[in-house]
Amino acid sequence: MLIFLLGMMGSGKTTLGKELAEKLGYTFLDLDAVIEQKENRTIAEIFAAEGQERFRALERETLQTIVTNYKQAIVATGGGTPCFFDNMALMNTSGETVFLDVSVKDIAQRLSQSDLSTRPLLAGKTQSELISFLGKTLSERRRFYEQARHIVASPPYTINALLALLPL
Ligand SMILES: Nc1ncnc2c1ncn2[C@@H]1O[C@H](COP(=O)(O)OP(=O)(O)OP(=O)(O)O)[C@@H](O)[C@H]1O
Ligand SMILES: O=C(O)C1=C[C@@H](O)[C@@H](O)[C@H](O)C1
Ligand SMILES: [Mg+2]
Repeated sequence: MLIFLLGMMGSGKTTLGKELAEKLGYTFLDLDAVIEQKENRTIAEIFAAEGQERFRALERETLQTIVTNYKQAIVATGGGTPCFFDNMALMNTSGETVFLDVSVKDIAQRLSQSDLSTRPLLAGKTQSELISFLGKTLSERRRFYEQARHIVASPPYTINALLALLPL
């Protein structure tokens, strides 16, 4: 089975995805990391050199490649992945989709303790700019994220909460 984790930057897709993959003995794939390996440059470099539009095309292409080549994996998607092309439909027809619905307050708190420069959409923002950007972005993205088959809506967003949702 393919399991796609969806949600905002900082919602815990990579962290929970790694743990879940280890627990289930599945391959773990981080879509951002797969793009970086394939392109041999960072997401920030791709955005800087070619802009977001090109990044979204690469993201779609890579998602399609993963769907074609893997039958059993946990895929941590990028924060924006569900919101471009028909990526949401592609993921819903290829496996299970799980939206990690973390509040803006919690996300902002986690992200303020991490390195924002690796996340080009957030780089250089003050804490209050970060909170207003995350609030606006989440409200625009929610209609895509909510197309996920499963939603983990309450903290602490543990592995066990995820496992309970999935038809394993
Ligand atoms: N359940 C959790 N509780 C508290 N902090 C967490 C939790 N999950 C992740 N974090 C912390 O939040 C930060 C972001 O987590 P992570 O990188 O897994 O998010 P992400 O969804 O993969 O983000 P991105 O879309 O930017 O790749 C990390 O510093 C991580 O340690
Ligand atoms: O939320 C977003 O649009 C993004 C999230 C990251 O995972 C990366 O895919 C990139 O920085 C864009
Ligand atoms: Mg991640």
